[in-house]
Amino acid sequence: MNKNSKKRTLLRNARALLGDTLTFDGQLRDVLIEGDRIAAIEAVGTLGAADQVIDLRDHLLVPGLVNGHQHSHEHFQRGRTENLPLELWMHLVRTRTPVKLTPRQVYLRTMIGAIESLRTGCTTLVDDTALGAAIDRERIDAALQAYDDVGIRALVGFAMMDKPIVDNFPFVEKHVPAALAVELRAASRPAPEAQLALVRDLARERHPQSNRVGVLVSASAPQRCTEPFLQAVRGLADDLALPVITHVQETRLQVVTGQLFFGCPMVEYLDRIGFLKPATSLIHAVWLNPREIDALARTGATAQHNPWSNLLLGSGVQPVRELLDAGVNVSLGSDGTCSTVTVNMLNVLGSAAAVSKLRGDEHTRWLSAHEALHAGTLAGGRALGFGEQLGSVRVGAIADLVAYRTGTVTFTPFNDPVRQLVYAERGAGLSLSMVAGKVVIEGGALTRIDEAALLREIEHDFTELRPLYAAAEAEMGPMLDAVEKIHREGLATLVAPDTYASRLP
Ligand SMILES: Nc1nc2[nH]cnc2c(=O)[nH]1
Repeated sequence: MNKNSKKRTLLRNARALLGDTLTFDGQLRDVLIEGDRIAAIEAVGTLGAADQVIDLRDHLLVPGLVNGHQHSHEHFQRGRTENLPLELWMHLVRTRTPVKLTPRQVYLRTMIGAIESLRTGCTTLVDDTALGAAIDRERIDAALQAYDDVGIRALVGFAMMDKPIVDNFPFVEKHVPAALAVELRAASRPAPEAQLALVRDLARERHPQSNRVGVLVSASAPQRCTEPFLQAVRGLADDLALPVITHVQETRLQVVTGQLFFGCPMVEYLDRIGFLKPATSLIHAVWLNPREIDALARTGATAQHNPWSNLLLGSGVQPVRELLDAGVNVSLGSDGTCSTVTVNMLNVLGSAAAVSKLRGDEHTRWLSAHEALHAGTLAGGRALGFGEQLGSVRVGAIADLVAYRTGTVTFTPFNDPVRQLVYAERGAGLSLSMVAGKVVIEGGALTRIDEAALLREIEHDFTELRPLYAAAEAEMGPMLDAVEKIHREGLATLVAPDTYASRLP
């Protein structure tokens, strides 16, 4: 290969879900990758020589999945909680005395999510990671390095906020003991300007349009930020042309919070302050009224569906059909492993299609496997500012592709590749993953890291870390008692939940 020419990889004998419509016609084709793009899709044997040839006979070639939302800081807490609603659960993730990790441990922790993602067909993830008490560049760089090394496409945000956590809730004066509230308000946290400067600095080297591992702008949630801070966050994203994410109206308590803090539901508030724009994802967006759905459609913002998280935290069911009917872009996310236990996006796709059938809608309005796959590919790319460039097997698109073996029980007999992928395949049959034209899984094995050695190192470190996590969680007792009361008061306060499209089944 000449130094200036782009590497050419030929995927031979591929049967693919093609184009923006994910169409399967059963034809064998050759797919040529040049650099980071799909250069040609032609009849077998008609494309010229390549630097690397991979035979995909008996495979299904599909676009890599886009996970619009995970939290790498949760990976060491995978499976530590169950049967807690969001507000209570979150206080076990955000302990008052966080476990201090070495940069190497941050690297390993980040790797866990990246490896599971790649192994389950995801090629792009958004990591909304927590800054903690102070901005620590060494640890942030360690997380970015993990994504650099493993080969996945990652957009990393820093869950920015400028309000103390205790003030993210209504009814605080009533339920949080005064001394505890004072202590929580006094806890150190990064200055708002420093948070914005961090993203600005990193974006110079790591803009996601030109870097496989990039940054995006994350405002943790409207109730966790002051209005001037949200305006500054929006301005930063506009200046740098970065995508934006924020958690919005995941629970019924958050609907009450919106009414008490802003005098209206939160999406209406975000619309009023000009926060809603294209490439802006409202994560969860479970509790939406029709005006909010219209606002999302009008502004081109994305509603990001996290069905598996919403199920495990008992948050509710996003009104996906109403959103799609209104023309809103709906993408998918897994959320973090402390609540969801897995970032497997195939599981998220299956959950999205399955849970839609529980909402009591007429069956023709249920979400199909095909619609779930669209949400987990092209719609995910659009939500992150890639337009139509990411999430399809099409000439000119970014070469983020995966292939599953079809000679497996999952695909036998081979009746409907999309339904069998979405409802049955969970990653065991994944044999190839390519990100930006580079092979990161081949023959089912990660090509760029020693996975077994990394996992051994994590288990070894965990002998020391496990009791530290248990101690940090145990310290949360008084705050959990207070939040339990806030949660119950929120449920009792919400007036007329039936006006929401997001009714529980
Ligand atoms: N599910 C969920 N996870 C989070 N992690 C940090 N903030 C949030 C949130 O608002 N919801």
